[in-house]
Amino acid sequence: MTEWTIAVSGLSKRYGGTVAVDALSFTVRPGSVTGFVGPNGAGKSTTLRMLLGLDAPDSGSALIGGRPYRALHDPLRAVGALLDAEAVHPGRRARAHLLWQARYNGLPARRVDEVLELVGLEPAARKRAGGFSLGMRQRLGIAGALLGDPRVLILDEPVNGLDPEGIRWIRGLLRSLAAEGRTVLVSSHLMSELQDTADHVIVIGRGRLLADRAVAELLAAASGDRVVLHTSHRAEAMTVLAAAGGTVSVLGADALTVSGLPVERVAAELSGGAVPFSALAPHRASLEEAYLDLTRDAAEFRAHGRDTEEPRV
Ligand SMILES: Nc1ncnc2c1ncn2[C@@H]1O[C@H](COP(=O)(O)OP(=O)(O)OP(=O)(O)O)[C@@H](O)[C@H]1O
Repeated sequence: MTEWTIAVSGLSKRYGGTVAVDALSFTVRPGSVTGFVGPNGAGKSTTLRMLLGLDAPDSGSALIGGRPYRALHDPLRAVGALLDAEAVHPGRRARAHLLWQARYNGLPARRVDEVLELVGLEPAARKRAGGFSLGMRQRLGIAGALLGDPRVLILDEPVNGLDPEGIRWIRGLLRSLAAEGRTVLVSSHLMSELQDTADHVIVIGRGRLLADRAVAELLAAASGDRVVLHTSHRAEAMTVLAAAGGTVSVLGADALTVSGLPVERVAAELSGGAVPFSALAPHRASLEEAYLDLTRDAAEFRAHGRDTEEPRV
C-alpha cells in the first residue's frame, strides 16, 4: 500500500535573479492538517507548483507517495489540488465545469453532485462561474479538488475570499478530511487562518525553511512561563511581584505580564501583599504570536528588498 506522504527534499528554484525556493526540505504526513505558511513571495506557490509537476525544480525533489506527480498512476484519485480559484472559464456553469473534469478523468456524474453538495454549491450548480463571488469560486475549486476522492489534498490559500461562515466551513472540512486519514497541505500567508485548523506547520521565508513543528509545541514555546494578571492596583502589584523575583511588564491599563514566577506563587504574593486582582492565568499564545516570534529571529526576512512586508495580522 502506498504511504501518501509528501516529501520535499533539497528543493530549489530560481527565476532569473530571484531565488524563489532555496534548498527546502520537509515531510507532510497523512492524518493531519499541515499548514504551509510564509509572507507573500516566500515561495509557497512555487513549491506547490513543483509538487504538482507544473514547474520543474532546478535541484532537489518533490514527491507524493514516493513519486513525482507526473509519475502517479491515477493522479486525480491520488491528489486533489486547488491552486488558482480564478482558473474557471467565466462562461461555464459550475456543474458543467465539474462534469467536464469528471468525464475527462473517467469519474461518474454522480460524483459531481456529491462534491457540489459537499461544498454547499448545489443551489448555484447551474449558474455561470463568471457571476460567482470569490468565496463561491473557492468552493468550486475545492469541489474540483475533491472530485477524485483523493488521498492527498494540496490547497493554495483556500480561505482567501471566504466569509467567516465559509472559514468555519473550510476548517471543519479540512479537519474531517485529515481525520479520514488523508494528507492535507494548506498554504496561507496568515498564520491566524490556521489557528484551530492545522496540527502541524511548516513556515518558510525567502524560500527557506524557518520552522517545521507541531502547532501545540509552537504554542507552548511561544507561551513561555508567562502569567497574565488583571488588576486595578498595577503599581502595588508590580512592587510586590518584583520583590518576589518576578519580571513584570505592562500589558495594558489594568493588565500586567509576569514571568519567572508560577501562577500559584503570583497569587500567593498578591494575597500576602493585600493587592486585589480580578484575573490571573497562564498566558496562552496565539499562533500569530508564535509566528511573529519565529520571524522576528529571521532578521533577513524583513531586512531586504522584496520581503520588507510585515506578515499581515
Ligand atoms: N513564474 C515566475 N517568474 C518569475 N518570478 C516568479 C515566478 N513565480 C514566482 N516568482 C517569484 O518567486 C518568489 C516566490 O513566489 P511565490 O509565488 O512562490 O510566493 P508565495 O509564497 O506563494 O507568495 P503569495 O503568498 O504572494 O502567493 C517571488 O519573488 C515571485 O515574484
